[in-house]
Amino acid sequence: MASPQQINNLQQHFQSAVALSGSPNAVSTSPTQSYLAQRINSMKPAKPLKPFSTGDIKILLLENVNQTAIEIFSGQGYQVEFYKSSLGDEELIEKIQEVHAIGIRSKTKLSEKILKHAKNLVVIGCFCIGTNQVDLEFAAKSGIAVFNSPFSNSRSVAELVIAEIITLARQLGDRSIELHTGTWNKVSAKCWEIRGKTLGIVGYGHIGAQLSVLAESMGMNVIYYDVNMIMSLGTAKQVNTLDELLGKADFVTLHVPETPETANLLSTPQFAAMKDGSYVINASRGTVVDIQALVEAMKVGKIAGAALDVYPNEPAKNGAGLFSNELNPWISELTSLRNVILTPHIGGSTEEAQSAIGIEVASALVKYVNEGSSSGAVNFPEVSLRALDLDQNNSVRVLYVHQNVPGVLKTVNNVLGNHNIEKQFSDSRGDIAYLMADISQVDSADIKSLYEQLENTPYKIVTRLLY
Ligand SMILES: NC(=O)c1ccc[n+]([C@@H]2O[C@H](COP(=O)([O-])OP(=O)(O)OC[C@H]3O[C@@H](n4cnc5c(N)ncnc54)[C@H](O)[C@@H]3O)[C@@H](O)[C@H]2O)c1
Ligand SMILES: O=C(O)[C@H](O)COP(=O)(O)O
Repeated sequence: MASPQQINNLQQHFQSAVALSGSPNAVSTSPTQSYLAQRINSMKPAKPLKPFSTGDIKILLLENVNQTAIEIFSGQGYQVEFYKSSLGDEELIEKIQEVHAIGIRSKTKLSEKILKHAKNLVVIGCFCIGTNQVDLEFAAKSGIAVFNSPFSNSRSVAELVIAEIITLARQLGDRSIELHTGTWNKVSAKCWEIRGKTLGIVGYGHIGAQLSVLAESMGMNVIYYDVNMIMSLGTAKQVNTLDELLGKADFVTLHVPETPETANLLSTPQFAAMKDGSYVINASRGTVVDIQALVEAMKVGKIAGAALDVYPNEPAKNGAGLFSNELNPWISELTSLRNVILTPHIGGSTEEAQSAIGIEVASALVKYVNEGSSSGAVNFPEVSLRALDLDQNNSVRVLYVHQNVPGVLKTVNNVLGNHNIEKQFSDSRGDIAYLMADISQVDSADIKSLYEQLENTPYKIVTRLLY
């Protein structure tokens, strides 16, 4: 049976979880008796920085996010709703209104149109590298932190590209299709070793650099183009312009993010600048290559082969007939060409990558929800303080996201100054700023008023109290 102190703690925990919703009215909501009884029966001793009832946290996981993540969230007691595919806009809007956290991969578009319905959302986890599918600025302005996994699938992508370089050079795709359909076609014409050939890497970041090392170990010469000056690995050489790379490379492979600058980075003029009989590989984003222009360059024999893993309009789930002509008008011409490898966005789809991403992103989300730490966030100032023992000295951790304008900290510290401020840290990024403060000597009766005072400060975006 729970002691009165435990019941008191539980009520505080419940309020704190409600305070997470960001709604000032919600703080005064009292828990139902049945809810209390249920929670008390399952209550475990409070751990530091597990201040609210984690059982109240709802997380929506889409796109078959790895089991490792589900285990981490379930281990925290969060309510996990899991889907293998992404959701249509209508269903997504309905579900996102409820949840405190959402986990997605590259398909789910979290645009302003969707995010403006996310009234309780505090954090988004992209269980992948790319974050172009999320309106990062709108999320930040709404006080929603976004995390990703910056490199857990880099090796998987680099290995896929190595496989594709050899597959294209030896026309393996065509030979395999021929034999599957009963034709023995033993040829050596226009089949090459990759030793001594030049690989041109566009975008020398995590994936590009990893690929550089692998390609060089197989005897390729590596050149790369990047908008930034980047230290080369091995004997790879950075070139000054994309055109220079295109004129020298036998294989051109793209590893840049989706940005306005990378849209159609390879189009008609760039294919014309490439060596005759060279090859193109795109495992970055579908918008980076003008596929119709690629088709034309292949039809005239300028480009001898291509491997595409990503497309401008990708289906939201697995199945036949989803990769339609309507969305991808070049598809029938592309599939009729020889030496074209088409894969369904599987660059990062290995057991190793997915389980590592699951652990990495889920851990970041838990740290943000439970402790407020935004280390590693892609759209937020990175703020973190060492763990706080909430059971000591009536401590409260204040998490306060606000517009980055002069005078806010003065106002906030006027409120916090009524208590003992043990430590605080604040940082800004663009238009938003994030303050974390640990205060002690806070009477539990004062917590509601503390929350309301912070909520009523001008320029506030989101207030959370952990206690
Ligand atoms: N196919 C897949 O499954 C898969 C898996 C992982 C990542 N990706 C895609 O690959 C991209 C690259 O991943 P990464 O981890 O190497 O990213 P990264 O951020 O480590 O590296 C990207 C590099 O591109 C450079 N760059 C940016 N704009 C450029 C431009 N206009 N021209 C030349 N260089 C430019 C950057 O300076 C950076 O060095 C991701 O953004 C993601 O979209 C796809
Ligand atoms: O951005 C990424 O990491 C890749 O594009 C992989 O995306 P996925 O997790 O949706 O396969």
